[in-house]
Amino acid sequence: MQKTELIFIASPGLSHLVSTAETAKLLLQRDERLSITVLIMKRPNENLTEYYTQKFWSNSNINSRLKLINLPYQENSPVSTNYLFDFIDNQKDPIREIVSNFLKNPSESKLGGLVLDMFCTKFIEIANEFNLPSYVFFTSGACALGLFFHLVELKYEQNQDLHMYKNSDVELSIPCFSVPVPAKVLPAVFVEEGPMSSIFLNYFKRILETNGIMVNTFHELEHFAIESLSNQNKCPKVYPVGPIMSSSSDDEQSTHQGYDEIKKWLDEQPESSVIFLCFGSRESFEEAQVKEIASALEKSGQRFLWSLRKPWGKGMMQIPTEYEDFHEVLPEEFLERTEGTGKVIGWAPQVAVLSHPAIGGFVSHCGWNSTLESVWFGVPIATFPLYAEQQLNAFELVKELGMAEEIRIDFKKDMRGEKPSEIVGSEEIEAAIRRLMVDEGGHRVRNKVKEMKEKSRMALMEGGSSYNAQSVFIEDVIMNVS
Ligand SMILES: O=c1ccn([C@@H]2O[C@H](COP(=O)(O)OP(=O)(O)O[C@H]3O[C@H](CO)[C@@H](O)[C@H](O)[C@H]3O)[C@@H](O)[C@H]2O)c(=O)[nH]1
Repeated sequence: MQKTELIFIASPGLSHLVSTAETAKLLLQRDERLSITVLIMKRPNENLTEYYTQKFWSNSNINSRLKLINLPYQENSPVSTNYLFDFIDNQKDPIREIVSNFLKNPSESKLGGLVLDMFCTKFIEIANEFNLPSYVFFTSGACALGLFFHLVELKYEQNQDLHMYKNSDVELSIPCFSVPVPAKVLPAVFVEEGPMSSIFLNYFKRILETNGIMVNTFHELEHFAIESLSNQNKCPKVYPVGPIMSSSSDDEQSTHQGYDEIKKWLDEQPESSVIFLCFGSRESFEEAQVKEIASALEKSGQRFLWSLRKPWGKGMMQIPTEYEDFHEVLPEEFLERTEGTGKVIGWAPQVAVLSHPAIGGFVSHCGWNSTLESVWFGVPIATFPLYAEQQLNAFELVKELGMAEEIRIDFKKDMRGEKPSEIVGSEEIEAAIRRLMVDEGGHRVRNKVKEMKEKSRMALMEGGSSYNAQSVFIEDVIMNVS
C-alpha cells in the first residue's frame, strides 16, 4: 500500500516540540496509510529537547513509519531581538533540500504536505514551490488563534496601530470570545513598540494561506471559539484534535532524575492536599518575587510542591538553570519551617506530578500545554501569567470558562529584561491559593475542572470529538494528495 508522508516542522523549544511530535505519533497510530517525518530544530545546549527526543524514540512502537531528523545547527547572532525567528528562518535551505530529496527519490510514500508550527509559516513557500499542501499544527488554543486572526484583521484590513492598546482600558469584541476582552490581556509583543509586533503578525497572517489548521484543543473545552473560527470565511478548515500532551508513561516517571523522591513525598500526602507551582519550560522569577511566593505559601498553610529555577536574563532562546542550593533565594529558614508540608524542586516531571492523587491545585503561568495537562488530570489552576499569550489563556480560563481562580490575569513580565517586573504581593497569591484549595467559593471551579477532565478523555476516545477531527484531517490529507 502506498503511504502518504507528512513532514512536520516543529519550532525550537520543548513546549512546541512535544505536542507536535506526540500528534505525529497519534496520527500514525490512527492510520496505517500515513508515514511521518518530524524535523527538529535545537541548539547544542538544549538538553531537555535531547532527552525528550531520545525518550520519544525509544518509547515509540511505530518506528518504521516515523522518522525524527535533527536539522543542522546554524549559528546566528544571539543578540538580535528576533534571534528566535532568524534561527528558524535560517533552516529554510536544509528543509528545502529534505523536501526536494524526498520528491527526487520516490519511495513507497507520496508526499502529502508540510505540517508547520505557528512560527514556521514562512516554509509555506517551500510547499508552494513544490506544489504541496501546507497545514499548521497550532500549539495553543482556539481562543488564542482567534485573537491572532483578529489582530491581523485590525492591523492589515482596518489599518489600526496596535500600539494604541498598550496600557489601554478599552475592551475589545473578539469573535472567538463570548465576553468582551480587555486590551490589557493582549500579548505584550503585539502592543509594544518595535519590530516584533509585525514579525509575529506576519507569522499568523500566513496561517490563513494554509489548507488547514490542527489545533491542540477539543470541542467541549472551546466550542464557542471553534465554531466562530469555522464560520469565518477566511479561516482555513480547523481540526480540534487535542488535548495532546507528553504521555505519562512509567518509563518517563522512572527516568526523570529525582522522581522517585518526589513520588515518595507525594505518596505521603493526603489526597488533593498539595498545591503544585510550576511556570513552564522557560520561566523563573527574580528573588523578590520568589520571596513573596514563599511567604504566601507559608501563610496559606497549604502543602506545596514548587518547581523553582534561576532567572535566565535577556534573550528569547535562554533556558533557566537549576539552583545548587535553594537557600540562596528563599527566605531564611523557609525550607526548615516548611519541612514535611512543602517541597522545593528544580525541573519537575509535571505530567507525572499532576497525575498524582495528592495534587489538588496548580499555580500556573497558563502556558497552553500546562493548561491542557491540568484539565486532563482535573487539577484546577490559580493563574499567574507571565508572557506570550498567557494573559489571554488566563482570561479565558477565569472569565470565559469559569475554570480557574485568579491570582492575576493581566500580569506581564518584561521579556526583554530591561526593566524590573512588578512584584505580585504575597496576600494576593495567598488569597487565590485558599480559594482554589479550601474555600467554599472555589467549589464551582473545582467541579467544573473535574467535569472537563471527563470530557477531555471522551474527546480522544473512539467516536469522540477530537478522534473524529483526527479522522477528518487524515482523510483530507489523503484526498488532497491523490
Ligand atoms: O518543570 C517543568 C516545567 C515544564 N514542564 C513541561 O513543559 C511544558 C511547558 O509548556 P507550556 O505550559 O505550554 O509552557 P511554555 O513552556 O511556557 O510554552 C510556550 O509555548 C506554549 C504553547 O504554544 C504557549 O502556550 C506558552 O505561552 C509559551 O510560553 C509542559 O508540557 C510541562 O509539563 C515540565 O515537565 N517540567
